[in-house]
Amino acid sequence: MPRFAANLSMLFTEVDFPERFAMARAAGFEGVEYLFPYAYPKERLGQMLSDNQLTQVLFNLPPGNWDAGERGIACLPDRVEEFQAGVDQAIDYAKALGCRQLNCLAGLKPANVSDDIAWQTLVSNVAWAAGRLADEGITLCLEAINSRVDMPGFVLDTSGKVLALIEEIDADNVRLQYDLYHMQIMEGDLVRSMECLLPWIGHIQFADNPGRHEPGTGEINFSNVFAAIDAMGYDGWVSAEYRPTGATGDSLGWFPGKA
Ligand SMILES: O=C(O)C(=O)[C@@H](O)CO
Ligand SMILES: [Mg+2]
Repeated sequence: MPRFAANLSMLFTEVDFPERFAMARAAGFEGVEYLFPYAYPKERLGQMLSDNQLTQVLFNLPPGNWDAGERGIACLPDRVEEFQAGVDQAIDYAKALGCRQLNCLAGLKPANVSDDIAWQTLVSNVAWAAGRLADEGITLCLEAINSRVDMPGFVLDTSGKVLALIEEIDADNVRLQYDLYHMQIMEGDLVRSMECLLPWIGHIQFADNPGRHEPGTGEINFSNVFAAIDAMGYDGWVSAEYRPTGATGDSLGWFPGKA
């Protein structure tokens, strides 16, 4: 089976964030990810990881003002300085936590910015970030997020757009973050798509659709999809990024490592 990780921004939310590490470990996970580490000192997060023998799989670059609705600033021409400072902050945390992958949220395109300017800004920011991360041996992931349900206006909403960006940047450490939930909404044909995209996929996440809940609550045949991910030779992490319909422990029927 794939190497499964738990997304602590969505799983185990029945307890406060610091307690979720131990809950994940007790459930049988060896890797965790979450949206952002920046509200906590890196030393404290490092301690929670080591206390629970967990690997930090991934987190996101600073997204701008998340609470105000921003979903990344990489495509915003007037925020380049802030973007670059965010990359440096993320690298600082990643090095302290032993995290080898960071996700760059492309952002929502403002109405007063043209498609072309947003794209050129994204290309130049991602190229700059890739260079900084390469110096540290860190991979930069770019997630395609659905613009039909969850994030209208998100600039990178298809795997094709992410691949076009990866091609334009042409750096070995830039990879596609393939989230089965978003891709089921935007593209479908999940197994065949992953087989085609495999050389560019750096990270996989999942939730069922519709609802973004645990496997078995929607239309995706997860036992077949997980078997196919194994069969195609993907050896990265596969992170559970869903909202459990009840207690997290009761949502883990799909997880072979379940304690
Ligand atoms: O929403 C998702 O999907 C994610 O992976 C988050 O990291 C936010 O982009
Ligand atoms: Mg995701």
